[in-house]
Amino acid sequence: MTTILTSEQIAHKIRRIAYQIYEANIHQEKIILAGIERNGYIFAEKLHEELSRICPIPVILCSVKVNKTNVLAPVTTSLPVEEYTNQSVVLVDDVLSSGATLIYGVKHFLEVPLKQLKTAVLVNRNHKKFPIKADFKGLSLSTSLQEHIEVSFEGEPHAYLQ
Ligand SMILES: O=P(O)(O)OC[C@H]1O[C@H](OP(=O)(O)OP(=O)(O)O)[C@H](O)[C@@H]1O
Repeated sequence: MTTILTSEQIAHKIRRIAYQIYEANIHQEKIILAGIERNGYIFAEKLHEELSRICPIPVILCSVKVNKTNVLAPVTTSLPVEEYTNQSVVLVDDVLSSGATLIYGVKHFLEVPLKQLKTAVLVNRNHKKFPIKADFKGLSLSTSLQEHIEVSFEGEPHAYLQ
C-alpha cells in the first residue's frame, strides 16, 4: 500500500479546487455542489466547508446516487430537480477511473437546462473508457489497471494505491 496523498496534501488540494470553483462561478448567483455517494459526497462536503470561508456566493450541497454496478439504473439526487434547473452545478467525485460513474452522473444533470456544469475529482486516473474529463482535479496519476486507488476521509484523510 502506497500513500499518494497525505491529509495535509488533501487539505491543500481541497483549498485549491475550492478557489478554482469560486473563480469559475464568480458571476453566478448560486452554486450547486453535487457529490456522488459515498466518497464524492464527503469530498463535496469538504469543498463546501472551504467555499463557505472564501466565497460570498451561496453554495448548496446535493448528494447524488449513481448505481456503480448498474450505471443505467436511475440516478437520484437529494435536491428536487427544480432546485438545480437553470443553475450552475459542479459534479464532484473522489476518483475518476473509467469515467463511467462521472459520465452517467453528468447525463442525469443534462436532462434539465443548466447555466453551467463542471466536474471536480480528487484523483484523476488514466484508464478512461468514456469521453469525460474533470475540469478541476487534485492529483493526476498514471496507474496500471490492476492497481486500486482508495480515498479515506475517516480520521486522518488520505489516498492510497494498492
Ligand atoms: O470512473 P469509474 O471507473 O466509474 O470509477 C470511479 C468510481 O469508483 C470509486 O467508487 P467504488 O467503485 O470504489 O465504489 P464506492 O462508492 O463503494 O467507493 C470512486 O468512488 C468513483 O465513484
